[in-house]
Amino acid sequence: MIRTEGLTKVYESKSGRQEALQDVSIHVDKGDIFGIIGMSGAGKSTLLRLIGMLEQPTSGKVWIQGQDVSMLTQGQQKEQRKKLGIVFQGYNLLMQKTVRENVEFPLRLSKTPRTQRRERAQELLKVVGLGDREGAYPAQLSGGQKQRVAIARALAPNPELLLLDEPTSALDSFTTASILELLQDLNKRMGITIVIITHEIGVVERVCNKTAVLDLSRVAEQGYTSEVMANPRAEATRRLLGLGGGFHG
Ligand SMILES: Nc1ncnc2c1ncn2[C@@H]1O[C@H](COP(=O)(O)OP(=O)(O)OP(=O)(O)O)[C@@H](O)[C@H]1O
Repeated sequence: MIRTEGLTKVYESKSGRQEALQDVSIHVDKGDIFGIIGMSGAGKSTLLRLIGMLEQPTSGKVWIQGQDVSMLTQGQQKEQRKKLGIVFQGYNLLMQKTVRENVEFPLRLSKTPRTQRRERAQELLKVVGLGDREGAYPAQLSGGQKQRVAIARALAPNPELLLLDEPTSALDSFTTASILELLQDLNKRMGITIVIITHEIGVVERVCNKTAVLDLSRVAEQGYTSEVMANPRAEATRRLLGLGGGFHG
């Protein structure tokens, strides 16, 4: 479904050279809930942006459904991007629009007829448990409800792959559990492949069948979550699990 090979991203600026990602190779299969976990600054969001074709790598490759995306023109990348639903940190909702209008938004952009997009938005709001809040504005919602709207909006174009950047970092433990349940349900019922970026070990332990641990821009280890957690080989994983190992840097 997604494969990256030797993915490297270097940012050059006046203040110097920043290697955000170095030689990252991961493999996500169809149907996975794949966790990318690491401390702040490890390179998680950069990896998500490269997979989402929002930025180009300095070197290395990304394949989505067997397609090397670096070989695509900008227009083709745009088409390919429609197969991805991306949920950014901070929800990015349109505050002047209602919940339903927010979910309809990507369908407006793709010129879906009005009745159809309204029906799709209503159906998705039911799926995420907000069927009764379609007329509300984002400011009237809790953090967990905003996250549900952002997920419904990402699902509107019917993507096969959902990428989420820190979907629960701003939420309390009860709301986190309900969002994770929703993601599991979407994965099971709709067969959507999910990639979750997080710094919370509990999130990967709870829902991710596979995990890649990022540390200092590199993959420290990856594999089935149960195996990685039961037998952590990398110091970064041990640290995330609270098993000691100390800080570096
Ligand atoms: N546009 C950019 N220009 C320069 N440096 C950047 C840019 N984006 C990210 N970086 C740097 O690359 C490194 C990785 O950043 P990234 O945001 O991918 O980490 P992260 O693991 O997602 O962190 P966090 O959990 O804090 O969001 C950091 O050192 C960051 O400062």
